[in-house]
Amino acid sequence: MKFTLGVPFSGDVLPHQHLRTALISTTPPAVLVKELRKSYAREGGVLPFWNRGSQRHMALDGVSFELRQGERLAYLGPNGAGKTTMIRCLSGRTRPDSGTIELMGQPVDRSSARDTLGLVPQEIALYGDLTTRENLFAFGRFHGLRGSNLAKRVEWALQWTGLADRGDDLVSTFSGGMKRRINLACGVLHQPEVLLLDEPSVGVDPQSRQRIFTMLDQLSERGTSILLTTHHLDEAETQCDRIVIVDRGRVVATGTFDELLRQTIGRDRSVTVRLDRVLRGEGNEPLATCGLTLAVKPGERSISAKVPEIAVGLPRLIDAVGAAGYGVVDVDVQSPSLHHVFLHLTGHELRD
Ligand SMILES: Nc1ncnc2c1ncn2[C@@H]1O[C@H](COP(=O)(O)OP(=O)(O)OP(=O)(O)O)[C@@H](O)[C@H]1O
Repeated sequence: MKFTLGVPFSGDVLPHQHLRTALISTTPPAVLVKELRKSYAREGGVLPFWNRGSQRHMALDGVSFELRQGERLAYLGPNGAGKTTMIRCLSGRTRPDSGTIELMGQPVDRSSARDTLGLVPQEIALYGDLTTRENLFAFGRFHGLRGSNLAKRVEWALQWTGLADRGDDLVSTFSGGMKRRINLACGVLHQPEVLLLDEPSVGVDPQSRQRIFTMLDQLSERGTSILLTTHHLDEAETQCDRIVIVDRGRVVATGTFDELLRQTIGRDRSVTVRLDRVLRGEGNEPLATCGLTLAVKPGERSISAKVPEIAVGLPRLIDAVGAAGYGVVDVDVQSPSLHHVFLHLTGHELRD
C-alpha cells in the first residue's frame, strides 16, 4: 500500500469546547489516517525473515480515523494500545509498515509537516539548566522563528503558560506541572494548525491538569486541530469533542460521547432502590405494572431498574415501591460513563 506522508521515515526526527460545526463539515480533515499498520519484532531478538509475519507484535493493526479541522479528538486506550506509536507515525518519527496519512487534505512533505504540525511528546523535553525564556527561544529557533516574531511568540508563551514571572528561573527548579506547561508552549510557538499531544496530563496533579486544558481551550478558540492521546476516561469524556477508542492496536469505536453511548450501552440510568425489608414472592403487582424494566428478585432487599428519563421514571419507581408496601432506605443512580462503554466494547478495564 502506498504511504502518502512524505515526512521522514528513515528513523530521523521531524521535528474546546464545542466547535465550530460549520468549519468541521466544510473542510477536509486536518489529519486523515487510513489502514495504518506498524509492527515490532517481539522481544527475543531478530527473527528469520520467513517467520517475521507471525512473530511480530502489531502496535497498529489497520488503524483508520480522522481529526477534523478545529476539533479536539481524544485517542483513548490502555497502556500498550499503540497511542505513542500513532503519534510517532503522524509526526514522522516512526515509519509505518503500510497505510496512508494525509495532512490538510494533502500528502505532506517534510517542510509542510514541520510548519503545520506541533508535537508535544509524553516525556518532558526541556533543557533544565536553561531558564524558561532561554528554552522558549531555543525551541522557537528550532521551529524557524527569528527576530521580533520570535521575541513576540516567547512573550506570548510566558503569558499563556502563566509563567511570566518565572521567565528567568532555571527550568530544573520547576514543578512537574510547570515543566509540562512549558513543554506544551515549546510545541506551539510556531502556531501549528495541527497539534499532536502524547498524554499531555500524565503525572500532573488535578489543578495543573485543569490549567493545561484551559491553555488548550485557548488554542481551540483560534481553530487549532488537536489530537491528544490519553488513558484518562474523564479527560476524553469531558475535554474532547470526539473520541477514538483503541485497544491492542485497533480502533474499537469512534464518536462523540453521546454517539458512543448510543452505539453501545444506551443512555438509560441504572437505578438501585434499597428496601426496608426483603422482597416477597407475591403482592408486587405495582412494581410489575409501573412501566419500567425492573429486576425484582424475591428474597433480596433491593430492586434494580433501567430508567430512560430520570425525572419521570424515578418518581414512578418510588411510587410503585410504596404501593407494593415497601419503604425506601436508599436510592443509587448511576449515569452511563465512558468506563462502562470501554468495558462493553473490550471486555476489560482500561487500566488492566
Ligand atoms: N520501539 C519498539 N520496539 C518494540 N516494541 C515496541 C516499540 N515501541 C512500542 N512497542 C510496543 O508496541 C506496543 C504499543 O506501544 P505504545 O508505546 O505505542 O503504546 P501506548 O498506548 O502509547 O502505551 P502507554 O500508554 O504505556 O504509553 C507495546 O506493546 C509496546 O511494547
